[in-house]
Amino acid sequence: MTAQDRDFGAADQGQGATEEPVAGPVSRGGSVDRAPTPAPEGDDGVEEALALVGTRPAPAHRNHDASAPGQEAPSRGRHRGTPWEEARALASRAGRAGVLRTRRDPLPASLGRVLATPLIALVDLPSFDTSAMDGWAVAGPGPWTAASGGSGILAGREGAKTLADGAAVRIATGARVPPGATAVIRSEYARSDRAGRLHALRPVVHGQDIRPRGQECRSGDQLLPAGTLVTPAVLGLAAAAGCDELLTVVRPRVEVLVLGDELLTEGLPRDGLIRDALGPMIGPWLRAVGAEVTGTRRIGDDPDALRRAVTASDADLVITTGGTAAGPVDHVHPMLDKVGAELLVDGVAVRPGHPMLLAGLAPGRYLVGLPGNPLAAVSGLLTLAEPLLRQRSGQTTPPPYRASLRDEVHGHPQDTRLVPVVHRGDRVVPLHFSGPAMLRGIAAAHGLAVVPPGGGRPGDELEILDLPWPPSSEGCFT
Ligand SMILES: Nc1nc2c(c(=O)[nH]1)N[C@H]1C(S)=C(S)[C@@H](COP(=O)(O)OP(=O)(O)OC[C@H]3O[C@@H](n4cnc5c(N)ncnc54)[C@H](O)[C@@H]3O)O[C@H]1N2
Ligand code: MOO
Repeated sequence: MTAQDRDFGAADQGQGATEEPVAGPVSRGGSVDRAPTPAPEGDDGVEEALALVGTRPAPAHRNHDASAPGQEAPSRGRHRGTPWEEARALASRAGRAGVLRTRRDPLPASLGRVLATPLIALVDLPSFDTSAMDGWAVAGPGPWTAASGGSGILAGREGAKTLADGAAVRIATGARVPPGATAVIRSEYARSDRAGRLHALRPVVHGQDIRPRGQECRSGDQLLPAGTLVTPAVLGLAAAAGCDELLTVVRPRVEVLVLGDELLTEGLPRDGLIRDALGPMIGPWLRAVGAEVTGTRRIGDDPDALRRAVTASDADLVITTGGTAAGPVDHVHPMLDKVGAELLVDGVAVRPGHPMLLAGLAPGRYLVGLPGNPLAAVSGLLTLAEPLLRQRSGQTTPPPYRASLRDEVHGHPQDTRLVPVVHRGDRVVPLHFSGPAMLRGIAAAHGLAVVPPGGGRPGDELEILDLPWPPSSEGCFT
């Protein structure tokens, strides 16, 4: 098994969830300087987000100004961040940079990776004219003289002799149809008379119940394009088509660094400490989008430990959680500055998650900074990490799809919003509990609706970001 470098161009929501729309009128337009209306958290976070408008960190597409921990760079607070679509496109482009590693493995080991080259049939399928039923192979019009005795032609046996016109021979499903045979008659539609002659009980059509050689494909046909995810069905098709091994793209290696001194890894939240919700979530989520997660490490709010972890990492992508804003212990920007990283995206015009960032660490190596608020981290994962990893793991990008809103949903005045939704019939329903610090909505969701500035009204068609697992995915993670 060698790794080689290669150039390679509405189901159940769960208990307690609510599918009521976000309450309140659709906000369209409006000034960013407007004083926010206080709202209970758990409404939808728009008010919370509005309060933060105009406090953006440093501009996108520029190296971040050096600043000591706790000090804001002079440019922070004015820039609105990279538009959401542009941020995704940038992340996607970053994922396309460089060379993809590929490996050739036996079929079972290829499951879950992505085809590096098209799947080509090595044989015709079927590779011989095959009986589709248990019954009789017959030649020409009946009645036929039936060969007596024996079990006839069985699957997997040597080819039978040519069938003379007017003759019939027993044949099993999957057996090779003898030369000269013009049809197969199912056993239940045939009757033998005392003289040993076979009669059809229904009209016989030429070629009936024979699967002709090459019906599914010819040797050399492309069965699937490069970029296809190797599912159990792909393994089956590859085997049927004669393949023993597949060339797939090596999963990009990702290391997750969870920041924050306030995080507990077990037990009940207490004394201002909270449970780490991102450590258990980000790694499996990244695996589901095609990454190999080399580890999830908790490194507190120690700037030196953060710098050491980032410089020592050999991952294709380092993901940090928390510490992206400009608080006293938000060390991500200063660390990136110290290690000479290039900020490609520094804040995105999306809610939640606007402080998310993408930086280049070295050619082909990147860091995605996810904000600490859990739903904001999901937003960063879908906006920056997923498009990058999709490219880096050789996956084709599915065309965006849109669905019609059942209920009204708030918009942000200027920014895109990502709102957890469930499918109900041919519509999507925005979920409650979609504040930046909440996971209750997304845990019950089927996807996220991309809500343009100004919001959406019933019947509006919105782009939907799917979650990387089916709505009912029991057993999918084990
Ligand atoms: N003055 C400003 N303050 C903040 C702004 C701003 O623009 N100006 N943005 C806010 C937004 S929006 C977000 S999102 C957060 C992003 O903050 P950080 O990325 O620096 O994250 P932290 O401050 O470390 O944490 C934020 C929040 O999330 C909790 N957290 C962190 N990690 C985890 C975890 N693993 N599991 C569960 N919860 C976690 C943390 O305790 C905080 O409550 O900044 C706002 N502030
Ligand atoms: O409002 Mo912050 O971007 O997401 O949590």
